[in-house]
Amino acid sequence: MRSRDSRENFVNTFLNPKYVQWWMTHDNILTLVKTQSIACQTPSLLRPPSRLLRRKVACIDVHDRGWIGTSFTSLLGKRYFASSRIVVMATSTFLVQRLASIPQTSSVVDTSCFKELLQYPYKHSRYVPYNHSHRSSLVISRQLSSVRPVMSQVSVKEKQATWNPPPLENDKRSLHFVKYHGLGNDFILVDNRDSKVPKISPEEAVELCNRNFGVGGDGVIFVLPGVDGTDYSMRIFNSDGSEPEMCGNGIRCMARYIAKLENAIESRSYKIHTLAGLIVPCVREDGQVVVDMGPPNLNPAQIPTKLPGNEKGFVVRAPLNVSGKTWIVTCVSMGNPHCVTFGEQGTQDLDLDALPLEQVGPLFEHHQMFPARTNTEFVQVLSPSHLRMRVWERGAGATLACGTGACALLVAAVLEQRAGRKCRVDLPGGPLEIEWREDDNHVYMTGPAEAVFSGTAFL
Ligand SMILES: N[C@@H](CCC[C@H](N)C(=O)O)C(=O)O
Repeated sequence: MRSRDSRENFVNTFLNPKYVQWWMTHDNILTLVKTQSIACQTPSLLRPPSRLLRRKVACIDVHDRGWIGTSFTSLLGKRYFASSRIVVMATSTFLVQRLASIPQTSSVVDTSCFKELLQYPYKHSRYVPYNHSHRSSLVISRQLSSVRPVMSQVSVKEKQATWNPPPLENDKRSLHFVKYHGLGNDFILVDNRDSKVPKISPEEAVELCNRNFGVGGDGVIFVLPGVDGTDYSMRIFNSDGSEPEMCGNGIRCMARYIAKLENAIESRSYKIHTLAGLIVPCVREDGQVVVDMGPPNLNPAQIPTKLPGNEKGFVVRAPLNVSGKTWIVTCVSMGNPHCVTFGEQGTQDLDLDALPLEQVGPLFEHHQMFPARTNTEFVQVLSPSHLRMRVWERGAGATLACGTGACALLVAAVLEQRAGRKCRVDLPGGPLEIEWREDDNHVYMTGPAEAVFSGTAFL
């Protein structure tokens, strides 16, 4: 139904006014206001007209009884909200906490400070008869008009909330996350689409990644808005708080997370901006993710390593002294630095099961030949198309899998003529398919990514 209130700030009211009303405010926030205390459990009644979809959606619970947590949760799961950004304005700290755990909620604004003004629709709605007339709608309309200054403040508030999320009762901030893993390489995924700056600091990421005192993870990944024509940007903090350029397992997890956020039902590829450049993951219908990881970089200064290049300028089969032992290494950047070794000088196959990874790994990571530290892959060749590896990651230690590492080791194996360009790589957490194509010089990685759980962390 159309409002006769012609003020610019409220363009429309319509839809079953017995229960809810949609309002389009002057600052383009589509607002759902529940005007009756009767719970409306039928999502179709709440559906806004299609021309208003893909807007930012705000929701005010005028009754403050938590109904958003039930009927609104099911509403948010509907396809017509696929690309909407949900901003929930909650009038109590309790609701702020509760709503932060709804996956589609991009931010929750604690509007308890506006409670007095929100009393207008609240007070009125208590007296709206079940089948209230058009006239009572207009009254609500006028009452809400008076809220206009508050509504414009809310958008300012919302921006602030990105930087200073509302305090909880114990003075802690809350962060909604979804936990994913790619072959046991696990990440805390944060929907950061409303800001170019990660929602948490590297120090907070360290706390979150702690497996005893936090959520637990090898890193925290932020889904940020795209830049330069890309769909999204990815940033990641390692579990030690350092920031790598790229993460292969992480980008598969991120692709599946985005597909979920977008409610994508078909196979979809995304252009992702990373600190290592453009990366293109494609989520297949079977859930596997194929990632175009781009070309490897073999330039020693850019990897970076101080080890000298060979006649072609590459660090291939180079001797590296690590605490008195000489390892033979090949260095490759997949956006992030990798040192790949098939064993010590003069030895045959590396016995991966006997490798004291916790002792040797840090010696490689902090070796003076690697000014930006390094990830290290220890590799066993099972056949020219089947490799096995254990990894010590920069900033995360021993992990169950490393996607960029699997790509780097295939490149190293080809350069050392130990394997063909397409291999299965077995990692402690499971296998990846890796191919280094001759035609475009790009490396392609295929593997799984799974959501494990979602939650709200108190920071
Ligand atoms: N596990 C990731 C790599 C994560 C970054 C790495 N620790 C670094 O600092 O470079 C992968 O799957 O690629």
